[in-house]
Amino acid sequence: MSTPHSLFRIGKSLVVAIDGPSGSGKSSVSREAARQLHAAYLDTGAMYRAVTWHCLAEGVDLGDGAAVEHAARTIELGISTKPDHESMTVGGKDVTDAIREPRVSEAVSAVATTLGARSELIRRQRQIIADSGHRIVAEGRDITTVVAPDAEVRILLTASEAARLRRRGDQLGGTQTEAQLQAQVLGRDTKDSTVVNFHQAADGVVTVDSSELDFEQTITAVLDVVRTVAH
Ligand SMILES: Nc1ncnc2c1ncn2[C@@H]1O[C@H](COP(=O)(O)OP(=O)(O)O)[C@@H](O)[C@H]1O
Ligand SMILES: Nc1ccn([C@H]2C[C@H](O)[C@@H](COP(=O)(O)OP(=O)(O)O)O2)c(=O)n1
Repeated sequence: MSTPHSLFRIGKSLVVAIDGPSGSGKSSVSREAARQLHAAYLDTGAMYRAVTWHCLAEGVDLGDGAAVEHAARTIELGISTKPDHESMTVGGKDVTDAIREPRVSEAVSAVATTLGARSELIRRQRQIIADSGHRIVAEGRDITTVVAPDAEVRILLTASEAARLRRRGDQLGGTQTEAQLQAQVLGRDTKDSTVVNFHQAADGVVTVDSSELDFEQTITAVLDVVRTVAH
């Protein structure tokens, strides 16, 4: 029987693409939405971070586009798509926590702005979406526009600069100065914006502004869009 909630049925194909700037809530909101939708979850930013971690560990010059592209093409990346199990490996080494360190956050835009590395990661991301049986919530900066423009649901998750800085500061346990947070959140977005637009919604993409919403309200808003947009 078809019910208003039939989209939540396990196994039905449903790709939900979510983009937005740093600290808007993409990862945490997408992970919880995936749980509630019984879908896989893909954090594409973790893949850019993993390539960055590898380059820092191996002394690959992040200013050398060919070397960064070569790294992206050749490293073995293992990413969990289970919403309840966060895991990232590079060449079998567990880097789940290491890729979140500020030194990676500060360097990751060099990988994100290397077009050859992007095309390789986009290829891998499309494969992961296919491997999920097209039942996945995938989030990043270019999922609604480049990686999965044909997704059933496409959302731009935004929040004011003040909210994003406050959330990232709280998330990092108050360890970062205001200047460090500005560099990690706003400075990084400025650099990343040179290769991909995640500030304005493309045609057909629904904007959810979480500035005045708490976490639960944001989940509700996202799932309401899923119910409304997907058929
Ligand atoms: N609507 C919200 N209200 C308050 N805090 C939120 C909200 N959405 C996310 N957060 C918190 O903000 C922090 C940053 O969220 P995160 O999902 O890492 O953002 P992004 O992936 O966009 O960088 C996390 O600690 C998260 O729990
Ligand atoms: N689809 C994507 C995902 C992330 N990126 C880039 C942009 C970011 O600087 C880095 C890290 O992304 P991540 O989502 O982990 O960053 P935040 O948690 O939002 O701060 O990767 C991208 O260019 N395209």
